[in-house]
Amino acid sequence: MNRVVIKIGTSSLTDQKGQLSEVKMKKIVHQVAKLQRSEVWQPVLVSSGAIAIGLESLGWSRQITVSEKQAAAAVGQGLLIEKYRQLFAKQGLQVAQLLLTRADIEDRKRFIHIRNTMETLIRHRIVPIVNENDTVAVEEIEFGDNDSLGSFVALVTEAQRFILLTDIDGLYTANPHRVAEAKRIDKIYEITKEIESLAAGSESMVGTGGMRTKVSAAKIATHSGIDVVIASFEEPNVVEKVLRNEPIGTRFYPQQRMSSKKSWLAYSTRSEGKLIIDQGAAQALTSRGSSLLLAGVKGVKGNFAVGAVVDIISEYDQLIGKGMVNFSDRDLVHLLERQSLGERFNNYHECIHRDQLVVLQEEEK
Ligand SMILES: Nc1ncnc2c1ncn2[C@@H]1O[C@H](COP(=O)(O)OP(=O)(O)O)[C@@H](O)[C@H]1O
Ligand SMILES: N[C@@H](CCC(=O)OP(=O)(O)O)C(=O)O
Repeated sequence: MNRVVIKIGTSSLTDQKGQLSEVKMKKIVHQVAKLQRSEVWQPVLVSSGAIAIGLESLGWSRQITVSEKQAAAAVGQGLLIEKYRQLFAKQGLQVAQLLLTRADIEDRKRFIHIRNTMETLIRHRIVPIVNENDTVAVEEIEFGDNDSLGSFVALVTEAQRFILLTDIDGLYTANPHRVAEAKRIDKIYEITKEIESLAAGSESMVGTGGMRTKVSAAKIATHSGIDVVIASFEEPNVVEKVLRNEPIGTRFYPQQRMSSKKSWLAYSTRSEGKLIIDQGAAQALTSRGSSLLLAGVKGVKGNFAVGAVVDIISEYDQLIGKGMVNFSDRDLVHLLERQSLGERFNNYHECIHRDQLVVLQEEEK
């Protein structure tokens, strides 16, 4: 069966006062339940709304501290999932709550546990409902917005489609709330710097990130081979229409599909250092998919242990890729010194094996 991740923003779940709107929630629940019954698509929901609902329930304003926001999320998340539970139960479906942070996805073991849990839930026809674990998410470990979280959920679940439902029917040439003559872009084959520059932040009281985070989430997903659509929540039967490839919203076409491990390496991990490599090694990596041998390494930056993820950089400071390194920075420095004194190493001194390495086609660093 095919898998689809549907991300729904705060504005699509709340009314003008920031209160949870049962009418809006029913709309998404009906669509997800219908998909589940179709036996063609397995849906996974990424739902925002905890902070807005928590604030409303506590009677707090939006001018609050980080810990008050986290407290509001802790209150709101319970209310949100309870409402989902009730509405899905009426459709004969059970729901599961998954609260994640970036740190959970960066760690390979946790990533695999999340993947296995997702698989089990989906196999049992339980609807996974994911949100950021706002109560523990601080800057260093947070996604910061559910658009990014959604793209990682699409990677974890190896989804074919990723739909971002929001308060506007796609990406426009400029924010239409500011520029009246802005036009919607229907199809995007490649997310260039120019496309990225069209996307601005959120104008609403409740949204986080606006189109900026949606386009960057679309970039991660399309580069992992996932088809992405940004569409309006208000469009009747929007999910079904998107999956039938009706021309609504903005569709981002996928690039070549990467293996799940390589997608994880490319987009879920944080680099702890850098390896600077020569032209010959860059050529071997990009055109022959070779492993990175010590002979091609020119320099090392940062402090890292064996198994850490590092950026692979050209001598011209261009990002070539990322990989899991077989030596600590200290050992690499020793080996490079000995190499410079004429010692030759065989293939045993493979710095990064090709299965642990992903080439990234960045336009520029
Ligand atoms: N180029 C653009 N095209 C469309 N919308 C844009 C653009 N740039 C910024 N936006 C803003 O992005 C908003 C949607 O994002 P956001 O408020 O974060 O919603 P959500 O809560 O659904 O994530 C739109 O309402 C609009 O104000
Ligand atoms: N995790 C937060 C939502 C963060 C977020 O990205 O919100 P939105 O832009 O409305 O999708 C919450 O549940 O309130």
